[in-house]
Amino acid sequence: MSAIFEVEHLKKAFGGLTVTNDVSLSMAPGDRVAVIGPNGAGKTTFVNLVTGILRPDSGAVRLGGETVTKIDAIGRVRRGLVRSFQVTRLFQDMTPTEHVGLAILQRSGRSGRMFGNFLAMRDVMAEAHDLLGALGLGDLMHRKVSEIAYGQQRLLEIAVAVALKPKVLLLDEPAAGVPQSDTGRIEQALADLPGDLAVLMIEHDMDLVFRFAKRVVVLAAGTVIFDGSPADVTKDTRVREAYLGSYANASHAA
Ligand SMILES: Nc1ncnc2c1ncn2[C@@H]1O[C@H](COP(=O)(O)OP(=O)(O)OP(=O)(O)O)[C@@H](O)[C@H]1O
Repeated sequence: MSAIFEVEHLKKAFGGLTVTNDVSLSMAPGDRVAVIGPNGAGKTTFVNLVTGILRPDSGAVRLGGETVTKIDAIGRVRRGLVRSFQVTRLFQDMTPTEHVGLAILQRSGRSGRMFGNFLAMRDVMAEAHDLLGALGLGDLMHRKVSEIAYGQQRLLEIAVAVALKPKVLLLDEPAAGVPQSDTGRIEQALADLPGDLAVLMIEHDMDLVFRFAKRVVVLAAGTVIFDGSPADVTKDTRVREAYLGSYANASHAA
């Protein structure tokens, strides 16, 4: 299948430190890719380059065949490249319904409407209710974000991202900080993402990576040192040396 998302020879240096060094990556609709790597490998910088928060020194980012390297973050969202809205960016005094409703308005080109009005828009409310209900947030739809648990806030991030109907979704450690008792719900939400959506997940939790990803990309010192199947990643000598270590020797090794 043709690529929906391509990164070609991306480079970025901060002063004398090259943090992204000739990174290339291609994804087709429906791909489930995890990017892993040790602390400081350049994962966050990579996401920032891809989403348009940072400009690369060289290289290209393409979305659906269109080069978006010089397009800002909002322009990339409009074209279908969405990074999960992070808990730190949720509005504590707003409800899940309001968050998801605003995302639906933005997606459907109606974001110029007065904020209060959309709560009366039946189509927006019906979609928001369905989406939140499917994620198990139905009972909390009208509570303030500040009143709901952290794991539920992380589910809300996913709901907001899905409401934007992206073509490519970037998830930055979707289960980080979530109590063990709630990680199952996050995993279920990830499993239920639309089948044709390309999902790129940055994640440290290797159990989650191995359950979610069909493909694993390993970054080390700003370079891709592995791009292949979860079964093969544990056998790769460079990956073992750079990152996996004891995990590869544990029972998960294929
Ligand atoms: N704005 C910046 N200016 C200078 N150096 C930076 C900047 N941003 C990141 N770095 C450096 O780039 C390197 C990669 O950082 P980055 O945060 O991308 O790694 P990471 O893989 O996301 O790490 P972690 O897993 O710890 O979040 C680090 O050495 C970091 O100190």
